[in-house]
Parts: sequence; structure tokens; C-alpha cells
Amino acid sequence: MDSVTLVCTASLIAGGLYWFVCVFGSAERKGKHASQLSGGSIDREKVQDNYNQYWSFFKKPKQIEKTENVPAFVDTFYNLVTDIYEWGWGQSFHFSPAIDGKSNLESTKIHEQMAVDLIKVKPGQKILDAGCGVGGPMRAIAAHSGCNVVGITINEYQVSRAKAHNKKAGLDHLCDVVCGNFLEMPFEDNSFDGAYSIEATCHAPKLEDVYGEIFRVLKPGALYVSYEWVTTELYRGDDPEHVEVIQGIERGDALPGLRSYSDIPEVAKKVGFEVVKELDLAKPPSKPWWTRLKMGRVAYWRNHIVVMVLETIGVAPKGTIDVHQMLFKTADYLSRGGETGIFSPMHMILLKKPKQEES
Ligand SMILES: C=C(CC[C@@H](C)[C@H]1CC[C@H]2C3=CC[C@H]4[C@H](C)[C@@H](O)CC[C@]4(C)[C@H]3CC[C@]12C)C(C)C
Ligand SMILES: C[S@@+](CC[C@H](N)C(=O)[O-])C[C@H]1O[C@@H](n2cnc3c(N)ncnc32)[C@H](O)[C@@H]1O
Repeated sequence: MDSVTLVCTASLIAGGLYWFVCVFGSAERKGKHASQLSGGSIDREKVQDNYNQYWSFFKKPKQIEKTENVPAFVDTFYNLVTDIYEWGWGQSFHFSPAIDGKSNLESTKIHEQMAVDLIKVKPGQKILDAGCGVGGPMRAIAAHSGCNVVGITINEYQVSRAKAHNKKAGLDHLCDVVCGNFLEMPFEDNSFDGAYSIEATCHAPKLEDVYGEIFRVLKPGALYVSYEWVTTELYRGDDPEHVEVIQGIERGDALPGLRSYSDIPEVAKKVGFEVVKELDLAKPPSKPWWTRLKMGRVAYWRNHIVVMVLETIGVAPKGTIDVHQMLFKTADYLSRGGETGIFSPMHMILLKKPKQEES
């Protein structure tokens, strides 16, 4: 082969690889590049070990004995998945019903704006985002409402990602992010005008602990809305297929046991909230939330090849293939949960802290 042919062939291969890794068919084109996949705050040589530890801890979610260790493993989980989520999904780590004629990004935003509209806050007021991820919802909500949003996440890496995104979006004057545990928050009593949580409180081993904390930091009369992950009235604990699907969702999403929809208002009342409204946003007339997951399948295969190549050549840390494989399987369990109707990731509950606390 002469040198011209060699250079041309090499350029073609390099160009093809660039196109395959960086351009072709990713689920969400904006955001992270595959070449930047990391293990969050975990040292790259410890990613595989951390994944193995995570997997053995969440193998039997309903039988987790040491529930006090759950936040630490949830933190590990988000170190492992945050970059992959951003790469393949975007900056909002949640689902939303599909809306005819709207893109995924637009339907996501509408779902987020609905949360802040429900809590009836005014520009300049301070609201809490319990379990804020890298802040996709926080930015949409701050821009839509003019409120000051304070987000809390257990994961330090997400704090740095969220702060960088806030700055880039020019919203850092309205958005603040704190690293902490929402089961014992570093905030004063009665200090927020409203609060929301989007697909986050499902990580709490006891819902009363997080709801109790949110109740404590809200001002009397303030509203709190949550989009909860639940099993629905169609779930049967004696149906092996239902059990397999729900367990698959729990393992692949760091959940210490999914709750039934009927437990949510009970817990809310127990900690002192009044239930204002409750609605499963996944139910018709809403369009399915899981179509986006199913439609992404081709992209997931492509992503898997990309991850395998990147881990093999030493760009992505060892363990990334396992994490990606776990998410791949989880996507399937989630779609099955949606299709069968036994699972909802958007059981909405709107709660009010009464004006006068009962003595
Ligand atoms: C609320 C939670 C997270 C919900 C979703 C944001 C994520 C649940 C499953 C995730 C994904 C599954 C498949 C991945 C795919 C294999 C990969 O190539 C690209 C990223 C995925 C699409 C990834 C994206 C985020 C999810 C949809 C939980 C944790 C409480
Ligand atoms: C699925 S993500 C959702 C993030 C964000 N609400 C969104 O929709 O983009 C769940 C979030 O809850 C946070 N979380 C889970 N357990 C937590 C805990 N004990 N304390 C604080 N944050 C927690 C995670 O760190 C993560 O940011």
C-alpha cells in the first residue's frame, strides 16, 4: 500500500469511528460525549469494584437489612450512572408522558413546569428540589417560575455537574445546589415557600423520613408536590412475572423496595400533611411514558458497542460495560412495567403543610 492510500484509509477509519461514537443515533444528541464517560467521583480503577458492591447490595432489594446503608449505595449508583444518563437521556433524570407533536425535550419540560405550577409559588420565593440530579428540572422550573430553587442531592459529582450546567445556562443566580441527605437536610425549619421532588423519594428506605424532613423545612401553608415511583392496583404479588419485573426495576434503579400507590397518601398524612390532590399521570388520557425507552433500543445497542470499544481501549474505566449492561436490562423491565400497567413512575401527590400545626 502506498502512503497516500494508507493516509486515506486511516482518515476514513478515524472519520467513521468519530461519526459512530459522537454523531450517529445517540438517544439524546446534546450533552456528554461517550469519550467523557467516567465513574463520577469514584477513582477510575475502583469503578468495577464499586459496581460489584452495588450489585450485591441491591440483589435482593426487599430484603435489605441495613437500611441505614442505602444512601451510601444510592450515592455509588449515581457515581456509576450519571454520565451514562446524561449521555443517553439528557439532563433531566425522569420520565414524562409522550405528547403528540412535541419532542422528548419539550414533553419533559412541560412535565417539570406542571410541578411548579401545582405548588403555586411566586417569582422571588424560595423552593426546594429534593433529589435534584444534575438539575434539568431545576433549570426549567427556575426559568418558568422566577423562583429561587435550592436543590439537594446525595451525590457530590451531580452537584458539580449541576453547578456547571446552571452557570452555562445563565441561571446560577436563581439555582443553588447542596450535597446532602434528604433524610436529614441541612436546612432550617419553616424556611421554604414550596417544594417538589421528581422521581427521587423512591430511593428513601422509609418514605416517612423524607416526607417528614420536607414537612419540617416548609413554611406553614406551603405546598409540596411529588412524582412517585409506585406499583399500581394492577400489581399482584403472587404473579411471578409481576414480581420479576418489579424486582428488575428495583435492582437496576437503586430502590430499596417499591411502594404501593396506596401507601403514599397514608405516609403523607402520618407526617402531618393534608392531601390536596392525587393523580397517576401515567394513566390515560396521558400517552405512554415508556415509548421513548422502547424507541431508544437501536441507540442502546450502538451505545453498548461504543462502551465496549471505549472500555477495551482504556478510555472508559473498567466496569462501564457492566453498568451499561445493567441499564440496558433495566430499560426492558421498565418498559414491561409500563406496558402491563403494574408500575408508574409518575404517581403525582400534592400536599399542604397546614397553616396551624396541630398541638
Ligand atoms: C428516576 C430514575 C431514573 C429514570 C430514568 C432517567 C433512567 C431509568 C433507566 C435509564 C436508562 C436505561 C437504558 C440506558 C441505555 C442502555 C444507555 O445506552 C443510554 C442511557 C439509558 C437510556 C438510561 C437513561 C436514563 C434512564 C431512562 C431512577 C433511578 C429512580
Ligand atoms: C432519578 S434522580 C432524579 C433527579 C431529578 N429529580 C431529575 O428529575 O432530574 C434521583 C435523585 O435523587 C437523589 N437522591 C437519592 N437519595 C437521596 C438522598 N438520600 N438524599 C439526597 N438525594 C438523594 C439522587 O442523588 C438523584 O439526584
